[in-house]
Amino acid sequence: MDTLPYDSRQLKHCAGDIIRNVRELAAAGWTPATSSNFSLRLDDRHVAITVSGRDKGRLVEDDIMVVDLQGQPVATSHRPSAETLLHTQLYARFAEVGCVLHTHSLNQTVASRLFAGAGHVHLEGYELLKAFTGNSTHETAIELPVLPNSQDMHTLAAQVDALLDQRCMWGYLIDGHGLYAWGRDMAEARRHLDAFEFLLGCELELRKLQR
Ligand SMILES: CSCCC(=O)C(=O)COP(=O)(O)O
Ligand SMILES: [Zn+2]
Repeated sequence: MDTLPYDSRQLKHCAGDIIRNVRELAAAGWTPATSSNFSLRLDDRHVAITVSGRDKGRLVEDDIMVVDLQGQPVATSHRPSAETLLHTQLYARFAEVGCVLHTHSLNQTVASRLFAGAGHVHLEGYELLKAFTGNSTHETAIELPVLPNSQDMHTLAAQVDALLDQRCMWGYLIDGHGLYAWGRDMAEARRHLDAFEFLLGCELELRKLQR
C-alpha cells in the first residue's frame, strides 16, 4: 500500500520531465561540474527537486527527491540541493509557481560579475522580452537583479524576498554564481530561462563591440 504523503506516480512524471529538460540544459553547457539545481511542484505541500551534488547531465530517477515547502526531505534519506530554500521560498510564496530552474552558464556567470556593481542588468528594446509572461511588446524594459552571493541560503532568500516585496519578476542572477528563473510550469520556466540566457548573451556581445 502507498502510504507516502504525495502521489508517487506524480513524482515519477515530474522526475521524467526534469531529467529530459536538464539533459538539454547540460548539453548546452549550462550545468558545469555538478552545478545547478531544478525543481517542479508536486502538489500544494510538496516539491520534486534534484539531490545535492549529482551530475545534472546524467540524472536518473533516483536523483530526484521530495521536500516539503520548508525544504525538509520527505520519506527519503537523500540530501536535497544545497540551494533548496531558494526554490521552496518561491513555491511557498506563490501558489501559481510550478517550476524553478537554476543554471551556471558562462553568459550568466560572466554577466553576474560584470553587472554586480550596478545591482541589475537592464534589458530593453528586445523583441525577446515578449518571452516573459506579462510582456506584449518590445517597447518595455526588465531589470534583472544581481544579488551578492552567500553560502548562507537564509541570507540569499531574505534578499530575494525583499525584491519580491517590491516587484513582479521571473528571475535573478547571483554574483559569480548563476541564474534562477521560474514559471507556472516547466515550459514557462524554460522559456524564461532561455530568454534570460539569450538576452545576457546579447548584452555581453554589445559590451565587446562597444569597447
Ligand atoms: C559545484 S557547484 C556549487 C553548488 C551550486 O551552486 C549548485 O548549483 C549545485 O548545488 P547542489 O547542492 O544543488 O548540487
Ligand atoms: Zn548554484
